[in-house]
Parts: sequence; C-alpha cells; structure tokens
Amino acid sequence: MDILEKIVIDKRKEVDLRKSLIPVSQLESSVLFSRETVSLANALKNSTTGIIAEHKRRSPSKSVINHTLNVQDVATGYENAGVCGMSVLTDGKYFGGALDDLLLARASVKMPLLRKEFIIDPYQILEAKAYGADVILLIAAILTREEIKSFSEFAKGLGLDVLLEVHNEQELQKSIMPSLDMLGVNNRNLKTFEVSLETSKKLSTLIPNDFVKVSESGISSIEAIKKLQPFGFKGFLIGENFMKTNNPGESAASFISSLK
Ligand SMILES: O=P(O)(O)OC[C@@H](O)[C@@H](O)c1c[nH]c2ccccc12
Repeated sequence: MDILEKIVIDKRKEVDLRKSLIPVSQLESSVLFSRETVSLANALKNSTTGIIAEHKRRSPSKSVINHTLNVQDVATGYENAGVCGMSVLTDGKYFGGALDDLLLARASVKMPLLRKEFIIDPYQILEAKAYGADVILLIAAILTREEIKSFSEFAKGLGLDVLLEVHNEQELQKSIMPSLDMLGVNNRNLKTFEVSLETSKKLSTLIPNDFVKVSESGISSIEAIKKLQPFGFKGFLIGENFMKTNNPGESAASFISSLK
C-alpha cells in the first residue's frame, strides 16, 4: 500500500468520527459560514508574482520542517510579504496541522486561504467554509470524475474557489470540467515523493487556458519560477522553502522582491 492509500484510509475514519461529533447543522450555523469569501483565482490573475505560501509543520517526505512557529505570526508575515494567498495544511496525522490552524490564520488575515486537505467527503467542504477557508484543494489521484464534479459544484455553491491537483496526464484528462477555477500540477509524486519541475512543463500544454495554472511543490528559487512562467503558470505554491526558515514571512518577502 502506498502512502496516499494509507492517508485516505485514515482520513475516512477521521471524517466518520468528526461527523458523529459535530453535525452539519453546527458547521452551518458557525459565524464564519456566512462570511463572504475572497477569490484566490482572481488574486492570481491580477498578480505578476503569484505566490501561494503554505503553512506546513511536517510532511511524510521530510518529517519535521518547523514545529516552533505560531500560525498567526506565519499568516501575518505572509500577508505582509504580499503573497496572493496562503495554504494551510489541516491534516494532523501526516502533516502536523489542524482545522484550528485555519481558524487562527483566518482571525489574522484578509487574504484568500486554502484548506490543504485530503478531501474525500463533502462534509470536509462544509468544515472548510465553517473554519474560514476561501478555497479548497481536490486531489485527482484520490477521487473519481463523478466525485470531482459533485464536490467542486458543491464548493462553488458555497462560494469557495476550487483548485484541482493533478500529477499526470490521465488525472488531468479525467478532471477537466467547468466547475474548477484553478488547475494545479503537483511536481511531487504523492506515492513516491519524487519531485520534478518537468511535470509542470509537460502537463501545462494540456491544460485549457480558461483555468488558472498553478505549479505546486519543490519550488525553491526565482529561477524555477522564471522557467515555469513561459509555460503559462500564474500561481506557485511554496511550502518548505519558506517554512524551513525561522521567519517564513521574511523569506517570502525577500523572495517576492527579487521576483518583481
Ligand atoms: O513544501 P513544498 O515542496 O514547497 O510543497 C508545497 C505543497 O505543494 C505541498 O505541500 C503539497 C502539494 N499538494 C499536496 C497535497 C497534500 C499535501 C501537501 C501537498
């Protein structure tokens, strides 16, 4: 069994437990549920830098990245750096995150927030909204075409943007549909952890131009971004490169100023 399969098995158990403890009606009556969302896709379209900065404490591929920072400080630092949006990992077991991280980030900033999660059930989309997200991630590798369609339409109905993540041509072909706002190419294979920016370049030509193209993972230099821009990428999701430092906001700020 590969790591992605393991994560999904654990996630189903976790979601069943959450559902039994917090009913949908409670999520729907939370204060943030009626908040008006801010579009990440629009922010990326209007930006010349397009950085989406991530809060990630650890990962199955790197183990500990940073366990000492306060998520509110990280969020404020990223916003001041001028990023287009922030990705907040909410998976606990494999990434050391929590839904409360999303809530705390929301309390600190106005910029678009992405709930970074292994979404396998519409309940998690309601949670995303209730905890202050503006965007959800859907991962093609763990969903059927029918699920991608129904989950993305459900999210759109709640005012959330949808970022659909693919890693190969087959995942991309099954996923293209109008209810998605952004198509992300993950340069990291979630089954083997291998990282190659060539994956973004290879798949870019197959992504129709009506989607905002995002390149995800393994980006650690300005040169990498300069190489990806000619392939039509408008968004760049960066986690470890910022989170491995003592001050992710400052590293994002200096990264963005050298990109301009
Ligand atoms: O830390 P990196 O290599 O800059 O990567 C960030 C982000 O792309 C990565 O965390 C990610 C991309 N897709 C995911 C899906 C689930 C968990 C994590 C991810």
